[in-house]
Amino acid sequence: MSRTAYEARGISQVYKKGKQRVRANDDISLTVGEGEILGVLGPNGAGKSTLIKQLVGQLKPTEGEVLFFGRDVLQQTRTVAEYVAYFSQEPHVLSVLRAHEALAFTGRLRGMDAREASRQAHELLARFGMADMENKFLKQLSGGQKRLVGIGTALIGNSPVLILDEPTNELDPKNRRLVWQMIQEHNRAGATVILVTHNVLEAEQVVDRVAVINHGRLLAIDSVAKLKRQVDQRLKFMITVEVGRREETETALRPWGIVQEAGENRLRVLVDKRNAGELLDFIIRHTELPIEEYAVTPPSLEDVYFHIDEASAVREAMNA
Ligand SMILES: Nc1ncnc2c1ncn2[C@@H]1O[C@H](COP(=O)(O)OP(=O)(O)OP(=O)(O)O)[C@@H](O)[C@H]1O
Repeated sequence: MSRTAYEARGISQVYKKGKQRVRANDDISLTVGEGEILGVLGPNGAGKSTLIKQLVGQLKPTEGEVLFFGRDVLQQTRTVAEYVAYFSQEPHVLSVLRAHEALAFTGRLRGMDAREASRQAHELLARFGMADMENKFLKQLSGGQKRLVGIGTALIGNSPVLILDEPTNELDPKNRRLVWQMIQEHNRAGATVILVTHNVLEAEQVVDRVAVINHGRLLAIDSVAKLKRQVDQRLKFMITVEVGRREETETALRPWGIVQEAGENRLRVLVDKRNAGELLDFIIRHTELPIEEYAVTPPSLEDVYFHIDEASAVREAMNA
């Protein structure tokens, strides 16, 4: 059986903004097994980065504790620095360096000898298609290129634990695929990975388990397959409507199930499989509805995430 890499025990975080208090995390408990890839999902402001900062020991939880291989993370900052490679959302601290220098320097900080650090830095930049940018200062690179170098700083030296806060943001589809692939390679080599992402559809292919967070609370944590079972009695209708006529369509479809906005002129409807035929019939018969396109598919992890979030919002409203 694998060891527990991380254990969060009832952690909460209250930020003080002048007289205001923001409860960013609220009584989160979870474990992450050694060698697993855990995805952390949730909307903006849900508390994901706060959790990550607690895991790397950058933030002391207001309540609760975080254990890293059984010991309080805050009591072993040197061990954590040695074993955990962290890619944060904050701007690059190494921006005064050139791309190759930034990577090699990070490798040296991780205890690599100069030759090996330099070799891996060349290799990573070549893999990112940035071999000709090795001597460019980070501040001269595009947003996506800077992010790739940032991901390189997390990957160099093959740390046993990778913690990545939105690693694929700002990347084009080809680079996103490359980064997911590299994360998987590190995991296959034994690394434990915790990553925050908004790319739910892509994450689904890579993560072992998913933690869904909103309003600072852990709403669910389970394998993708088990979470999907929560919605496997449903089908998803993705509906594109004429621009400006989303709201009236939303009202017409509401009796059929959970209707959510999925873009300016798109709606997502999760419908019980038993009622899907009737809904299809309704759409076909009501030609006055401003529906331009529709597609029916099984729900994805993204839909599970919306479903969990919706269910918790309903529970909260009932308890209010
Ligand atoms: N240093 C801080 N001081 C005060 N409030 C903060 C601070 N950092 C975060 N918050 C607040 O705590 C809550 C959670 O923020 P957090 O950055 O953890 O969310 P997130 O899920 O990572 O969001 P995003 O997806 O937008 O990055 C938000 O309401 C945010 O405004």
